[in-house]
Amino acid sequence: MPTTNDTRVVSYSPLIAPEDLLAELPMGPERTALVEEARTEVKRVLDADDDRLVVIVGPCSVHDPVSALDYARRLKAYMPAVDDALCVVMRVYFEKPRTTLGWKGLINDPGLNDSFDVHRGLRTARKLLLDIGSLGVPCGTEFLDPITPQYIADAVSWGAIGARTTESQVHRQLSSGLSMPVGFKNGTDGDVQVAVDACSAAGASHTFFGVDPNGYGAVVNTSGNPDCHVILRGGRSGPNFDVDSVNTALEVIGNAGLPRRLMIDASHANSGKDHRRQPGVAETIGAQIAAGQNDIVGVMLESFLVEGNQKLADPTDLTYGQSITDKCMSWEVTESVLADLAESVRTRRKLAD
Ligand SMILES: O=C[C@H](O)[C@H](O)COP(=O)(O)O
Ligand SMILES: C=C(OP(=O)(O)O)C(=O)O
Repeated sequence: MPTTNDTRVVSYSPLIAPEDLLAELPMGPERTALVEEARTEVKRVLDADDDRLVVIVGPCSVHDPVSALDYARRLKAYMPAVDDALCVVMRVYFEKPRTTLGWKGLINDPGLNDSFDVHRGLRTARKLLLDIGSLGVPCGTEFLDPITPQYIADAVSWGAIGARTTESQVHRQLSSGLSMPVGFKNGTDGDVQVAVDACSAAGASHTFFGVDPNGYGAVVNTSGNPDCHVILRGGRSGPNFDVDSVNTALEVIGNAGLPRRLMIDASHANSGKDHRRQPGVAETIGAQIAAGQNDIVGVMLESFLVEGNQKLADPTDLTYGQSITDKCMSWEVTESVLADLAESVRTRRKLAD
């Protein structure tokens, strides 16, 4: 029989129910306490109840859980040196929004070879979040697919919506129901208004379609997420981490009736995707903080064990600890950037005393 339905769908295959994966890889009380505490700490910084700086730091993407866990161990060992000034959350990104085509992240293709074993991807991602949580390191991630959060969000302390999806109603609705603070990137063209609009939209309650913990299609009703903020990441119009851009963005945020606060991404269009420029960007942000700028509440850094990036060709022949997406700072450089940011916060604190 001719049909007008699914003419371009090649196949469907069943997907594990979220509650089954959660039962297979449970959070347990200690990791739950860590996530609750980290979410509260981030919220306190966003609300200016804590004068520290949230720092989201880690690889552009996770492609190998072993090297990501290795990175988490180094971060954990370093955290005591800065935790009086920085509220550190590791970037643990499993979903990559692509400009056109490319590897879409560990959940979509954990084999890095177009085999798209999404069940292995979901298991590996959740297991890694649990392993990093067991070290006592809070995790942050980008939410891209609207169904994925059901499988991992309970282990996530901070969430991001990327520049390519900030304007999407689907992602704003999703964020309205997420249990953690969420940052919205400005658009790829540099438009900050879309991120401000996203915070307003996500702050409201919504009714939309999703899946429930059993994996059934469901009508989802949310209460709204008041813990959203803008992330300045630069754009085609240029970088936006300088004093003027920050002040302009804060004005737009204030005009929308939102709390005057923002995070700055030292990577992406703010560094021209050149990891060697991230320390300079962080230094400029640090100078604003040290001069008393209280509305910068967070910084994002792309960092891995080995600097730069590598092409994904043969997945069995990759440099350990080096990004297969955007270029990252090395761990050694990251340590000094974190130390400098912490010093800027301490200076700001002294000014306020
Ligand atoms: O952070 C990662 C990338 O900047 C983003 O996913 C877009 O990547 P692409 O332009 O290489 O597709
Ligand atoms: C994709 C990312 O950034 P952006 O959305 O700013 O391009 C990212 O932070 O990984």
